[in-house]
Amino acid sequence: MFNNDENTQNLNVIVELFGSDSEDELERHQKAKNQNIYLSNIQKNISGLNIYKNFLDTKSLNNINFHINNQNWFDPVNNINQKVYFGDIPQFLYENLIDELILRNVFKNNLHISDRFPLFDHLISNFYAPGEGLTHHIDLPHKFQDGIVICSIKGTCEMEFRLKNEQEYLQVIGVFLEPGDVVCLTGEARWKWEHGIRNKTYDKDFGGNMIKRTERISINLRKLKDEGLIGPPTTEEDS
Ligand SMILES: O=C(O)CCC(=O)C(=O)O
Ligand SMILES: [Fe+2]
Repeated sequence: MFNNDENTQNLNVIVELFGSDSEDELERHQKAKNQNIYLSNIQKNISGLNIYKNFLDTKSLNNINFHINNQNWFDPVNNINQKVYFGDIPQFLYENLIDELILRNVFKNNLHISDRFPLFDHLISNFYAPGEGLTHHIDLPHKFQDGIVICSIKGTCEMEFRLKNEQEYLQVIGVFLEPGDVVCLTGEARWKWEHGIRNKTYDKDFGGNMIKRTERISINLRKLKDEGLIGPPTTEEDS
């Protein structure tokens, strides 16, 4: 039998070795708080931007990755790093992402978006090799309606949002994205702000840690304008 002092000492050793639940809890709580502050600052600055952290759970992410692999969407060795669908979007994406977007009504502040049917009829999925980025752009205004979703399926990156006038960039804001995060673009975030990903091998997360990039996959959902399929002639490649 230990006496009380010995008991306390032993407990302290165990806590030092393994950490206590309440410390973990405290750390998790603090991390979530920092993350919320980080996100609300960004969203305050970019009107129409809505970020849902960890929107998808591991099960949905695994399901989506499984189907993407199974259907061989990407073949980076042969430069096949994009998959596009017009009209019908694959069922597994309804089951693991789109139904949830509808259920949680991610466009609830925009009835003209949330009431439309189907919510999306255009899908681009991108594959990025580690370090690879995406040129800053505004999704083609003559082609796609308001209300765009970018969902990170695999890998992390910092997505940059830029607002510019004729001469200069007025604001540049980075958002660290992880698998399961959903970014909704409406209004100014969709029509006025560019988004893009720099070519780089590390990104800063919301806690200031440098995170090494691995392969990344994203799903991008949009709704074509009626005239979007014809549209004015453009020399730009559709992004
Ligand atoms: O891949 C991403 O995360 C964003 C892609 C994008 O912005 C686009 O395809 O228009
Ligand atoms: Fe885009």
